[in-house]
Amino acid sequence: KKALPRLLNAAQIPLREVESLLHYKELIPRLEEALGKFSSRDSVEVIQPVRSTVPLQKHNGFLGLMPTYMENDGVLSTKLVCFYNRGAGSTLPSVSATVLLLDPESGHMKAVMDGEAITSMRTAGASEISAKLLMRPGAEVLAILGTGQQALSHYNAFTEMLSFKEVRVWNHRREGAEKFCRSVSGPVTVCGSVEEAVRGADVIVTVTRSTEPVLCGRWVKPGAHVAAVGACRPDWRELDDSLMKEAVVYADSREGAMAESGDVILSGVEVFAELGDVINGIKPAYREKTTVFKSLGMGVEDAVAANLVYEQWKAKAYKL
Ligand SMILES: NC(=O)C1=CN([C@@H]2O[C@H](COP(=O)(O)OP(=O)(O)OC[C@H]3O[C@@H](n4cnc5c(N)ncnc54)[C@H](O)[C@@H]3O)[C@@H](O)[C@H]2O)C=CC1
Ligand SMILES: O=C([O-])C1=[NH+]CCC1
Repeated sequence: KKALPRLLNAAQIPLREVESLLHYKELIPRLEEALGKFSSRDSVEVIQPVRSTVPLQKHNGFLGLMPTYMENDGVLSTKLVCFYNRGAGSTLPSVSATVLLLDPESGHMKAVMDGEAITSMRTAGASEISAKLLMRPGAEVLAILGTGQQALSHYNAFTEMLSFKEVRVWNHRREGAEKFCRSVSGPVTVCGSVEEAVRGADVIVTVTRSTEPVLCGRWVKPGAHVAAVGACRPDWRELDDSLMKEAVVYADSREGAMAESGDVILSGVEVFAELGDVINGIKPAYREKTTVFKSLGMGVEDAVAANLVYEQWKAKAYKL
């Protein structure tokens, strides 16, 4: 019997199925473990170079290639992600991604899966871990700046895994913030300015496509935690210099932040630690100080999320 071409043997897992298989309660502990392994810089745990990017100038975007190998876990994957800074009229998403999971021994493809939900959920999961480690105990007020895809996943992860008494949102177009409020299940206050949204907030999530600072240090309560998720290019900003200089800055990857983060590069600040260093007990979590977690996104986060999806998919397909 003629064998099927190898590509057709690979599981194909579309967006809705990935969404139905991925849950924060299982994903976040795996992300936490992966961040610790990444920061141990042990090549049998994780090999993950800083992503390569190719500009798509005509479309105001980039293609990012994000390979990862976890030898001890037998996980080999790469994500292909295109991200765009689209104009207001566009109906296309800002992020379009595919994750390929390979068998490390043969190099054959095990699965091809949609990377949109993986990107949204693993990013929100990493930010949730940053907040859990770095926010003040008893944090009550969460502010989210931006109301797109990442805002929604961050709202879901933060309200499911942590407890806040109040959630505020701001968007540069008010109708975007109003639409966001209608799409979520809990109460959210729409704010007319960034300052109104963040004054007194304990945790602030920045998930905009801005290329200029939207969040100023003078509005941020001392001791607040900021998860800064947008501005993933060396000349893009979301946070101003005063906030960057006031805060203790943590990152997912030190090399990633120094290569890609405009907030880090242009403010000239040092990355104090990776989240994985805190998880590994190598560096302290300064909960009482103002902290920034600069997230760029890492292949190892995609690898563990995709592996989890694949495990769940197999269990469902073969009724394990
Ligand atoms: N750190 C990471 O791992 C990841 C970071 N990202 C980044 O997160 C950000 C948000 O991504 P998505 O939610 O997928 O995008 P999105 O397009 O769904 O949402 C972007 C939000 O920013 C707002 N916005 C657009 N231009 C703005 C401006 N000039 N000033 C203020 N707000 C503006 C939009 O109205 C919208 O509310 C992007 O910068 C993206 O590159 C995305 C995926 C992973
Ligand atoms: O990690 C990721 O997938 C991305 N980071 C910035 C845009 C996409």
